[in-house]
Amino acid sequence: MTYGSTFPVWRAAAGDHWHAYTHHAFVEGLRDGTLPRESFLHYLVQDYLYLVHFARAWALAMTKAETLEEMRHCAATTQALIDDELRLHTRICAEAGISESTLQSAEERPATLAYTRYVLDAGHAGGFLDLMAALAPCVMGYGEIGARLLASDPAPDYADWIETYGGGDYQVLCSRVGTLIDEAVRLRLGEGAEASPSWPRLCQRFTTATRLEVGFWDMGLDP
Ligand SMILES: Cc1ncc(CN)c(N)n1
Repeated sequence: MTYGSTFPVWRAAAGDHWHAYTHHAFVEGLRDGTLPRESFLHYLVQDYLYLVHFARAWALAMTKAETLEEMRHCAATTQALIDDELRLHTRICAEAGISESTLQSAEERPATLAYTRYVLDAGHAGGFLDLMAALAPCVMGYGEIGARLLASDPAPDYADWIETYGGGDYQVLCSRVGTLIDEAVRLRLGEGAEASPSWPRLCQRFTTATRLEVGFWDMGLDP
C-alpha cells in the first residue's frame, strides 16, 4: 500500500522496524487464529486507552493546522476514531463481559503510556508535520496489516478486527491521511522536502513511533 508519496519514504527510512511492526507475532496470531483470546482482550483494553489519547492528538493537530482543509481532515479523523474505531473495542469487550467503565478505569501499561505520550509530546513540542510523522505509523500500519491479512484467507477467529482495518472505510481513511500529509509537506517544505533540514527529524519521529508500535504488540502478548 502506498497511501500517498510521503508515507513510502518515511516507511523506507524506518528500515527493519517497519517489518518488525507489520509482521509481528501478534499480527501473525491474528491471521492464523493462534493468538490467545486473553492476549487479544488485554490488547483491546490497552488499545481503547491508546485510542482516547490518539483522538486527543488528532484534536491537537487541528490547533497546528494552517488551512481549513487541514482542519476538516483532523476533525473528521478525530470523529472517525471516537465514533467508529473505538466502537469495535467497546463492542468486542462488551461481548466478553468487559464494560466501558472497566475500559475507562483500566491502568495504562508502560508501553501504552510511552507511545501515547510520545505522540502528544511530538505535537506539543513540534509543529503539524512532527505530529503527522508520529501519527502516520499508527494509521497506515494498521491499514497495511489489515489489507494484507484480509487478502490472505485468514482464520475466522479475529475476522471482525481484520475486516475493520482491511475494509473499505479504514482504507479510505488511510488514503485521505496520506493525501493530507503530502499536501502538508508541500505547503510547509515545498517540492524539495527531502532536502529540508527538518526532514531527518520527521523521519526520526516516524521511526520512533514505529518502534513504539512494536512495543505495543509485545505488550499485547504479555497479558
Ligand atoms: C497501537 C495502535 N496503533 C494503531 C492503531 C490503528 N488506529 C491502533 N488502534 N492501535
